[in-house]
Formats: sequence, structure tokens, C-alpha cells
Amino acid sequence: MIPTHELTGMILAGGEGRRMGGRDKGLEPFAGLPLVGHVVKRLEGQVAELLINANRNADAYRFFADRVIADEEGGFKGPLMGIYSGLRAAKTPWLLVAPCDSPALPDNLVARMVAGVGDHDIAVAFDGERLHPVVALLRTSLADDLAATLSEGERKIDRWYARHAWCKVDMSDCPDAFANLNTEEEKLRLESLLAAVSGKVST
Ligand SMILES: Nc1nc2c(ncn2[C@@H]2O[C@H](COP(=O)(O)OP(=O)(O)OP(=O)(O)O)[C@@H](O)[C@H]2O)c(=O)[nH]1
Ligand SMILES: [Mg+2]
Repeated sequence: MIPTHELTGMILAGGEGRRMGGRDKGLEPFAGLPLVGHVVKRLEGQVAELLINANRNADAYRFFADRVIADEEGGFKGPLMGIYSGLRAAKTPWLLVAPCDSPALPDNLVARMVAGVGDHDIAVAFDGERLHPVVALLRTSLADDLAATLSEGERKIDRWYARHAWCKVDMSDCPDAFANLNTEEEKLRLESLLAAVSGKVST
């Protein structure tokens, strides 16, 4: 098992948010908190250091994390560049990555990813139908290999994972936890769904 002091958490919030009008998605209000705040709640206290990977609004993100890191190479090269930047920045042997736009992730995400990685170097969340490559646990010693891969022009996360000893972590009991908000409509829909569910619980 990976002890907490060997694990860094990182929330990926470095995208352009084009499908949300170019807004900084992690800072978008959702159910009373910026989106990133919901993901912070899933990770805090379970990692040695919490990083947020952001390419804009570093001051706003600083409130939510121990450290805010920008991409090693600018120009919005995609989430694989964000993962690389986290592997470089982490001071621990392991990095757990989660995206800023999935506010319903399970509360026990960290424990499940740690339990699921076994002897592998990379563990990726699987919802029973799809893999979620931006929900992953990785050995930080992979940084040099990823640098070489990025310099070849590779941008697909799963193609890089496939070069390594990786495994799926089965989360097919909670597929809705991986709801990913790309548009304003998706955000409003999930917000009202959650409000309806909590309304039912409290009455
Ligand atoms: N570091 C970094 N992260 C990125 C980059 N592009 C996307 N991401 C992150 O990867 C995750 C999934 O990306 P998308 O859902 O496509 O988010 P996005 O790129 O902001 O949104 P679109 O522009 O609408 O595609 C989110 O957590 C983003 O913050 C990037 O260039 N650099
Ligand atoms: Mg994108």
C-alpha cells in the first residue's frame, strides 16, 4: 500500500474551457462552490501535498491548494502536458491526478486508486464502460519517459499509458461519479439533478 506521505494529489485545471465560453472551468460556480473546490474535498487530507495545475488565475487557485503549478511548456498542449508537469513538480514517488470538472467523484477515490494499483506503475479509473485517463495514479519516476514521449509530439494520454505497466481500477459501481462538465448546459443539468436528490434526502 502507498502511505499518504508518498502521495501527491493534483487537480488538472489547465485547459482553455472552450466549450464553456473560454472561461476558466475550475473557477466556475457549481452548487455553491467553484468546481475545483468539489474535487479538493475528495483529495484533501489524503495526500502529502495538493497541487493544482492551472495556466490562468493562479492567485485564485492558490486558495484551494498547497501549490499551484503551470504547464512546463505553455501553449495549452493538452492534459498530458499537465500530467507531465505534475510528475515533475511532485516531491513524492506517486501522483494522483483528477480533473477539475468532475465534481461528483467518489469520496473514497484515493483509497480505491491506491488499493487498485497493485504492482503496476499506472492505475486508471474505469466506470464499467469507459476509461477515465485523467483520473489516474502514477509513479512520478515516469517523468523522463513522458518528456521523451511529449517531445515526439504524442498528446494522447491512453497511448502513453499503453507503453507502461498499467491497470484499470474498477469503479463500475459508481459510473455517475465520473460525470464531466464540458458545457454550461451539462453544468446546469448536473446542478439541478444534485439539488433534486438532496431535496429528496432532506424531506
Ligand atoms: N495542464 C493542462 N490541462 C489541460 C489542458 N487542456 C485540458 N486540460 C485539462 O484536462 C481536463 C480535460 O479537458 P477538457 O474537458 O477538454 O477541458 P478544456 O480543455 O478546458 O475544455 P475544452 O476547451 O472545452 O476542451 C480538464 O481538467 C482540463 O483542465 C492543457 O492544455 N494543459
Ligand atoms: Mg479539451
